[in-house]
This record gives sequence, structure tokens and C-alpha cells, in this order.
Amino acid sequence: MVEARGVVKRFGGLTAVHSLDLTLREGEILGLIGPNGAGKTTLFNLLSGQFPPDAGQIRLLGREIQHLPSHRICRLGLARTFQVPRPFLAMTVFESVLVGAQFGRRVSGVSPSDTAEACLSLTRLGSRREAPVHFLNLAERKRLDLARALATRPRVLLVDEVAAGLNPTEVRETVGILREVHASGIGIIYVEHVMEAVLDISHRVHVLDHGATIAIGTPEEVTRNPAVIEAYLGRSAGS
Ligand SMILES: Nc1ncnc2c1ncn2[C@@H]1O[C@H](COP(=O)(O)OP(=O)(O)OP(=O)(O)O)[C@@H](O)[C@H]1O
Repeated sequence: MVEARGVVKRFGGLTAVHSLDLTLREGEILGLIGPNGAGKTTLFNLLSGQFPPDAGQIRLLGREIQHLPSHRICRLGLARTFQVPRPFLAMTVFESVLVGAQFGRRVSGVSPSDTAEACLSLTRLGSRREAPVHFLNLAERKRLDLARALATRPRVLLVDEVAAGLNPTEVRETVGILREVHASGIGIIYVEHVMEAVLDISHRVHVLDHGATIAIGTPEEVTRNPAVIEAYLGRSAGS
């Protein structure tokens, strides 16, 4: 569904992403992990068109997108959530999701309002639909960010740290929602530091360190990989 080949991104003298290859297979949940500064968010910014790569090719559903702006990429079927959700605080929850539904891919016979309602229901925010966004707690804001991205009717969803800062019950609920999203046919690339969430739900895990791939495999394979233990799990276990 997504194919990145030889992707490079530099910020001045720093190469944040080094000639990276990444594949999201049809209907897959791909975990994307790595220590702080590994390049995960930069890669999401490249895939979603926040800025173009300095080199390399990115394909979404077979089409080259590396030079398209984010609104075009969104309409082609790729949506993302943000590490720090940025909803419109003055709007109600429903209005905020409706903006996503009006902005995204249109499907004949389904109104933006119906789409927004379905996304609120999926993210367990139906009872909060009339609440102003600034009334929501962190877990609800994270779910709202997910609802807004889903309202654009993506085929591929980039999820950035939706479990960060949540308690174990909220993490389980979020993982349950992501499973439902996946069951509806959406491919997911999931960046997460909360290991129990990302290892639980991912079919494969792609591990980055210093902007380069250090391992790709099943959750079991990558957690046994010495390079991963050294670069990431070892450091977080020790910290
Ligand atoms: N806009 C920017 N300008 C300059 N440097 C940047 C910019 N964005 C990211 N970087 C640098 O690129 C590298 C990769 O950062 P990135 O945020 O992609 O890592 P990450 O894996 O998402 O980290 P984290 O897990 O902490 O979110 C870091 O060294 C970071 O300081």
C-alpha cells in the first residue's frame, strides 16, 4: 500500500533519514519503532507530504507521491494522526470531525455528516459529540485526532503515539479501536513508544536508529534481535 525507496531527508548538516526503504503490505499493521530521534516522525512527515524528501521515491497505492502536497496525498487515501494532537479548540467534537469528513475522500451516497458520526462511534466519542474540544481529556483528544483522520476515509492511516501518556485501561481501549480500524480494511503504520501496544498489534515491526533501518520482522523476531536490544529496548529498559 506504501512503498518508500531510497528516501533521504536532511536538516542542514543532519541527515535525519538515510536512504530508507519501507513497505506497508496490503491490509497490514506495520509497527515503526526506534529510540528518540531515530527519524520516525520525520518519515511520517515525508509519507504524508508535510515536506518532500531530498532524494528517493514514495508510492501510495501504486502512485508516486513524493512531490505532492499533503492535501493531495490525503485525497489519494493517506491520513495521519499527530504526536501532539492539534484539534480546533473552539469547535465541538462533532464539528471537528466533520471538518475531516468534508476535507477527505468523498464516497457517493455517504454524507460527510454520516461519516463523522460513524467515526465518533468507532472512537467511543459519541456521547461527547456536543462537547467543546477543550473540555476533552488527553485520552479523548487522542481518540478525537484518530476520528478526524478516519473521517477523511483513508486507505492507509499513519498513527503517531496514540498510546503515549495513557493509563493501561486507556491503552487497551486504543489498541481495540486500532484493531477495528484494521478490520475495516485500512492499512496502518504505527509509531509508538508504548511497547505493549505496538508489539501486541503489529504484524511486522520496522526498527529505525539514527535514520536507518536496523531490523524488520515479526514482533518476536525484532525483540530477540541483538541490534534492537542494544539500540532501543536495552536503552529504554536501562532508563
Ligand atoms: N524540522 C526539523 N529541523 C531540524 N531537525 C529536525 C527537524 N525535525 C526533526 N529533526 C531532527 O531529525 C532527527 C529525527 O527526529 P524525529 O523527530 O523524526 O525522530 P523520532 O524518531 O520521531 O523521535 P521521537 O521518538 O523522540 O519522536 C532528530 O535528530 C531531530 O532533532
